[in-house]
Amino acid sequence: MPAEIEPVRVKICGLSEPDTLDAAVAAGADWVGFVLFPRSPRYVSVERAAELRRRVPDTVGVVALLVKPGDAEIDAARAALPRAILQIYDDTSRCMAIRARVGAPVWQAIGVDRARDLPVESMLDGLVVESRPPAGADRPGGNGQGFDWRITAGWRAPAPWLLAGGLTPDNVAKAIRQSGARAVDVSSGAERASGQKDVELIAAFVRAARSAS
Ligand SMILES: O=C(O)c1ccccc1N[C@@H]1O[C@H](COP(=O)(O)O)[C@@H](O)[C@H]1O
Repeated sequence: MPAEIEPVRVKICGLSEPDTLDAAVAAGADWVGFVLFPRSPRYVSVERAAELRRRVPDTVGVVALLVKPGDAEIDAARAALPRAILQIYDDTSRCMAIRARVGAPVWQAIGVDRARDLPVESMLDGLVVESRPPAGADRPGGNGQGFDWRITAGWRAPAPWLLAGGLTPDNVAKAIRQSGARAVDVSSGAERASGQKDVELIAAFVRAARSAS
């Protein structure tokens, strides 16, 4: 009997409104993400994130995205989103220190543009592999920019990982096939304008990702 192939898992990030959050859950997203980084067009305060997360059933993971956070920021995020995975933009030692301090799962976001940027070891719970930000960008992710997905095809990933950066309903199936990813993450590609998620694009993204399984 051939082993069953698990469907590709999907994270919809940067949700900030109840209707699009509900649409992500209804479409079958595995994780929903809240951006706690003030310079992002998807920024939500911890108070708003706490309110929104009440709409998320226990079967769907919650991800809190933080950029170079201090301990106070981490504590505020944990208080607002107690069962959240922390998606952190910082170096490995800081990610490990956060994990040790709070005991929550930590995903490290890693910007890549060639195979040698891919880590060969990691003690973290997950890696979000995405493009490096364009020159002059004021945020390290969420820029709608992709990279050559073929670079991850032969990679022996040291931890579970998600492919991110520039994914859309139109390109995600190809990205999955070329990269070998079994989990994908989208923000800009499910928006009709910067920071404005769209219920149709969210549903189309989840459908397209699953069709590549
Ligand atoms: O979404 C943001 O604004 C953001 C801000 C700071 C760091 C990361 C951010 N988003 C994450 O970036 C990737 C790729 O996003 P996109 O699909 O290319 O827009 C994804 O993990 C987002 O969660």
